[in-house]
Amino acid sequence: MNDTIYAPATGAGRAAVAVVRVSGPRAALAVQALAGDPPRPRQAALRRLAHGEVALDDALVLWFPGPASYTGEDAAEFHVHGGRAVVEAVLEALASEGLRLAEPGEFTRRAFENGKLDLTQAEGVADLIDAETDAQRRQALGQLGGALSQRYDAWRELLVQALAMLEAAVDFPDEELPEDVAARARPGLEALEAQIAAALVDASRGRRVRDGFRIALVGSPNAGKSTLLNALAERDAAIVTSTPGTTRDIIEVPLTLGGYKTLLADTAGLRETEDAIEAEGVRRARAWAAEADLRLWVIDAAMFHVKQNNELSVLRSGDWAVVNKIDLVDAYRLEELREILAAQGLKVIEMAARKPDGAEEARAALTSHVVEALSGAEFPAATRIRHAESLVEARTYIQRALSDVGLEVELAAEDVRLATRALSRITGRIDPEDVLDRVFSSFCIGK
Ligand SMILES: Nc1nc2c(c(=O)[nH]1)N(C=O)[C@@H](CNc1ccc(C(=O)N[C@@H](CCC(=O)O)C(=O)O)cc1)CN2
Ligand SMILES: Nc1nc2c(ncn2[C@@H]2O[C@H](COP(=O)(O)OP(=O)(O)OP(=O)(O)O)[C@@H](O)[C@H]2O)c(=O)[nH]1
Ligand SMILES: [Mg+2]
Repeated sequence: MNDTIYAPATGAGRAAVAVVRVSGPRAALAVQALAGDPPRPRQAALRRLAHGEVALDDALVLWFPGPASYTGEDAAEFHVHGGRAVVEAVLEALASEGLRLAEPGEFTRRAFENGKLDLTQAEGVADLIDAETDAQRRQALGQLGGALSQRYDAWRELLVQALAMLEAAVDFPDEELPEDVAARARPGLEALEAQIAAALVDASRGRRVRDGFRIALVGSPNAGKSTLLNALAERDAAIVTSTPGTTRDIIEVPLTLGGYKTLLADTAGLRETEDAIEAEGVRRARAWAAEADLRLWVIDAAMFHVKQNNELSVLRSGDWAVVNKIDLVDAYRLEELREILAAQGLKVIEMAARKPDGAEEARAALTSHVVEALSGAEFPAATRIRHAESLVEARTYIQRALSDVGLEVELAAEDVRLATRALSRITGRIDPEDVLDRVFSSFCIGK
């Protein structure tokens, strides 16, 4: 923790400017060695960078004396020209001054260790760096701003109050009937249990905003799934032929719909088959569909017959039927299909995916669906499995405490302590190394 680290903070592609950051006790010496006296704190100064006799670049230099820096330590930044050779030369000069290349996430880890951020805020930093859609950006920024921290800290406070009442009941059994004192902890615990339950419902939404809403295209071979995928993706991502059984591998295409990240998957047509490769494709299709948030059952309007059990077994209530190739059938046939499918409780969309703009109605319907599923009380929502796991644990202990309150006050108090620890783990107030390693190792170098 006490050595001084450096790393490029900007990406590797061609860019006008690259930022190299430094943090640790030798940061001032590093600035001195490359750029002379440190500039006024937090003000950019144009300096000639040199190492020994060798000129490196004309660069902007920033000096952040600790603790008022991102990491809380003495820190500095060199904003150099973006050429690879420039960045390499500056990194080499820093190494020869005895600094060490940072591990992924090490700057933010130091910010966490120095109390600048809690763990959910650090995760917000990582998510902001990975944000591809507006919704991901908003969610990550809220988290960086402490939306989750505040919520979990408030809950923790409720538990501490409940614990105080339970401990009073244990310690001063003569004051009143201890059961009466203990019973005062009950309403707070009940309210908290309800709030955690609601947050768990919300958690899956937060995760889908972060990781993407998953949409599976399923159906018989040759129904037009790959054609629909290509139309929505606006490129030839999947092979389309008139041979049934063309698609075998899952083809995942990221799509942004209404500002939300979605993952659209084309899958092998579902049928019984002797072909081992195709059978594996069908197995993967079913597995992906089972995990998806929505399944679109693509149907060839000309070929459909009622008993397509292979496909029906994959569907869930709320899924959609996409009647494709409507250019091949007449209005009577369409009306018949509409009735059959609606009777199955499926939302019906009709299209000719191969025609220009044939998938636009589907795109519009999907957009509304995703926006409705993922928007709403946008924040706060737990955004990672890690959060949900700790929430489940906390709720279990609170439920157990509630059932013990009237009987065994000491056991109830212990459960409330355990619930407090489960919540503290989310913000990193208690920090087993393995949790921290897991969170920070997913960062990029320089963050
Ligand atoms: N050049 C540059 N741009 C950047 C960052 C950076 O480190 N360097 N950031 C890095 O992620 C983000 C900005 N976040 C930052 C957060 C805190 C501090 C900081 O120095 N905090 C001190 C002083 C605050 C103040 O001046 O009022 C502190 O909290 O004590 C700097 C950047 C995005 N842009
Ligand atoms: N007439 C007509 N043909 C279409 C339409 N959409 C797709 N097709 C044709 O149907 C055939 C099969 O299309 P694909 O998209 O490969 O079907 P698939 O469902 O992916 O098939 P598998 O990968 O075998 O499961 C191709 O010849 C397409 O050109 C449509 O709207 N109208
Ligand atoms: Mg296909």
